[in-house]
Amino acid sequence: MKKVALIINIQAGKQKLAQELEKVEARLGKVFKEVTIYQTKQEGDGKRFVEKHAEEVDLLIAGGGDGTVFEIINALAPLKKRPVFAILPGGTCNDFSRTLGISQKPLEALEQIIKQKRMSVDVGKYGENYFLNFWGIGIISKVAEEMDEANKQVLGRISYYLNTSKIVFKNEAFSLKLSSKEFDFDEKAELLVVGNGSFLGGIQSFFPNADVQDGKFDVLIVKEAKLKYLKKWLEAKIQDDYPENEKDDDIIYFRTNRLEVSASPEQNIDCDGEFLNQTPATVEVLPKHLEMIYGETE
Ligand SMILES: Nc1ncnc2c1ncn2[C@@H]1O[C@H](COP(=O)(O)OP(=O)(O)OP(=O)(O)O)[C@@H](O)[C@H]1O
Repeated sequence: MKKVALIINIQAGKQKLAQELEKVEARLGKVFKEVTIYQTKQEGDGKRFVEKHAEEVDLLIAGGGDGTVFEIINALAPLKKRPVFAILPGGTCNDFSRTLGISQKPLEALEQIIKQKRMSVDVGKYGENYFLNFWGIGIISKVAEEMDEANKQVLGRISYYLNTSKIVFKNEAFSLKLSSKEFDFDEKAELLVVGNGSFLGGIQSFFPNADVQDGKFDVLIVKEAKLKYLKKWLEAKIQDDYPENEKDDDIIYFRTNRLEVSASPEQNIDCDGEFLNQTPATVEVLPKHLEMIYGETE
């Protein structure tokens, strides 16, 4: 690979990448022939850079948190010619980088990126939006909606779960209609999570064994959110306890590559931690749509 572009949001995650920027720049300059470093100043900058320049480079690196990665993959996924993509983690959770075994220490992650181990990964799509980690309605969207920014900065990912526990006790069920090849549902529910990656909120929750190359989502419907499920999510046991085809009264787990979802009242959609719009929605897998750099685990 010759041409590399790094889009970096140095404000992400309490400026985690800012102090390493010089080292990152020097190291990339040593290894690759042509390196462009682009620092974003505000939301939308990353998207514009991708639309203008991504097709010209061999490797595109997103440096920042999940918000930055989300913006960049949403500009990257619709392109015809997509460069290899890598994440230099710089936020609080960095969920997909964790799924790919990328170190959370920026300079270690950079060395993994330089090694260029690649794999093709599935990407989630609904409407014109793309996601790597998850798509969800119900409790999951309320967690993000009610997340106190000050709390998030201080407590990081723990605040995500503190918030979840608050919400489990006051969540209201909604009517959920879901159809897929594998499973249909038409009842009250409190949570629907459609997962691609295995990390959510910085830990391996909901779907610890998710496979990002299988062309399928892991889907979880929780009819009634109880504290025991929160404990399971924290212990990342859901998938083990509820394998395919085994149905529990309150919790349903299955896998599919496409599902249609509607809800009453309409529900806010949380997609990789971002709010975009409301149900109804069709969510589908784009199998092995992005070639990404992963970190080898010992
Ligand atoms: N220089 C910048 N200053 C402020 N906001 C930026 C800048 N560059 C990009 N953004 C926008 O800031 C938003 C949040 O970025 P990001 O998620 O990467 O950081 P974070 O919120 O600190 O990380 P995390 O979500 O993991 O906590 C994104 O929507 C991104 O487009």
